[in-house]
Amino acid sequence: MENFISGFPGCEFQIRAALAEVIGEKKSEYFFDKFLEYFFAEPDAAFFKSLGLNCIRIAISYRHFEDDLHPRVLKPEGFKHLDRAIAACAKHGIYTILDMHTAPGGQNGGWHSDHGAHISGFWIHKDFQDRLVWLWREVAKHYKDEKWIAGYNPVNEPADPAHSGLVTFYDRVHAAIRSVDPNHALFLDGNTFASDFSGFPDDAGTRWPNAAYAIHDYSLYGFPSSPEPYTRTEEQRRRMRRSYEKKREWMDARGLCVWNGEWGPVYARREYEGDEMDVINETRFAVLSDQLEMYWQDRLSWSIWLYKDIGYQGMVHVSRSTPYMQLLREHLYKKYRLAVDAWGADDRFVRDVYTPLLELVRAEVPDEDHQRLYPYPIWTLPRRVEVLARNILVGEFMIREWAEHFRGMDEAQLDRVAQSFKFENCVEREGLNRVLRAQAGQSASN
Ligand SMILES: O[C@@H]1[C@@H](O)[C@H](O[C@@H]2CO[C@@H](O[C@@H]3CO[C@@H](O)[C@H](O)[C@H]3O)[C@H](O)[C@H]2O)OC[C@H]1O
Repeated sequence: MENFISGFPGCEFQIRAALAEVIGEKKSEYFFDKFLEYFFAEPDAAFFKSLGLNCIRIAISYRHFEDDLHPRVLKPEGFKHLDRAIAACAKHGIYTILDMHTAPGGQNGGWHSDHGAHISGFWIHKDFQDRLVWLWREVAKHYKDEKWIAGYNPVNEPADPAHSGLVTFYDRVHAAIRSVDPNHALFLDGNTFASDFSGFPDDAGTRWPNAAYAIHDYSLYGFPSSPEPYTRTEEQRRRMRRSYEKKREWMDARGLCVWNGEWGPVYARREYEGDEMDVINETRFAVLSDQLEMYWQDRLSWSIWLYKDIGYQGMVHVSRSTPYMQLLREHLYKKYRLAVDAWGADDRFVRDVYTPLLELVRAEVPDEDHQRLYPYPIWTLPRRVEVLARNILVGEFMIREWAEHFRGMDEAQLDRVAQSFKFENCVEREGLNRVLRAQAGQSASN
């Protein structure tokens, strides 16, 4: 679960703790269990397949399987929802790729690795790495004979400042998985948010056989921070292609298999952007379509980010009229206004608050080299300030407020709220699905 996907501020572990504080451990567990049950069920798989798509990447968290206070003790219910989702997909002829989206200690400094900080502990503490290697062996043991799993994506968007730690981790996780499962493919993300393979070994092809290399190809034209509106000029298309080609260069030079594990624009919302919404979104669909065209020319397989959310990026989103969206309407607007979700945030209402902070750093640390802290250039100075000051700090102060909305609810009420995420209570993002469907049709007829 992520803040902009599910509507809470901060990270998943923080909202789980906050809800438990407000309504008690048992009811909180009940709510999140129901949430996961409704978030992806058979009607979702049927819809996904109806678009002509045949593979879905499922983001999982190490926290589903083990507890930081009881490391290396497999939770009895750990595989419950994953088994169910894989079975639903299999029934509809959809392959799954298991993506470890959060690693103990955090494999990058983003909110999505669910550790609440901007420094990644995973690369600093060997024990965190040992735990993930252990966990992957357990996961691979569990799924070794599951033919509807296309493969394992051992870690989402690693950001290892030294680069060599990632290679060592891939050596170890490869050996651990292969010791129990010789068959499933591995999908290995590049370093620094799946963008940089320069630290990978030249013998990768033989060292990690049966592997694909994953890039994440977000085009800057698909986001509110785009330097200019995307009007499909030759120059814009050239930049879009160049940015994508740069990410896959290393694999192309070695004849290795590339997979685009994440990509896709974000969308404007009527309740926030008003009448500008349609124009903005048509532009975003154009970005989407041009990216797909590029991938099609190269016969590149991809997995779009993302399938379901509360209305920012998903192929389907929870309807505004559901109990969850009604309950949190004001809170969600406040999150938007304060730009506390780092992903694709529009900071227009709070820019003046953070500008002095940026200016202070620029004035007091004038050496630009000293401002370029890893993961530069993905995290520039402004990006770092956004992540730390807005997403982590202000976001943290809003967590309790999110949880308070549930105070006094009994299980029946919690279930009703969680049901908002059922496919039946979601709305399709038609423009997006139209483009995907057309592309899937093209692939099928070739
Ligand atoms: O969970 C996902 C998460 O995986 C995703 O992470 C972001 C991916 O993009 C990163 O920046 C891009 C790096 O490549 C450049 O070419 C693009 O222009 C950048 O946008 C970003 O730092 C990651 O946090 O984000 C969405 C989450 O839901």
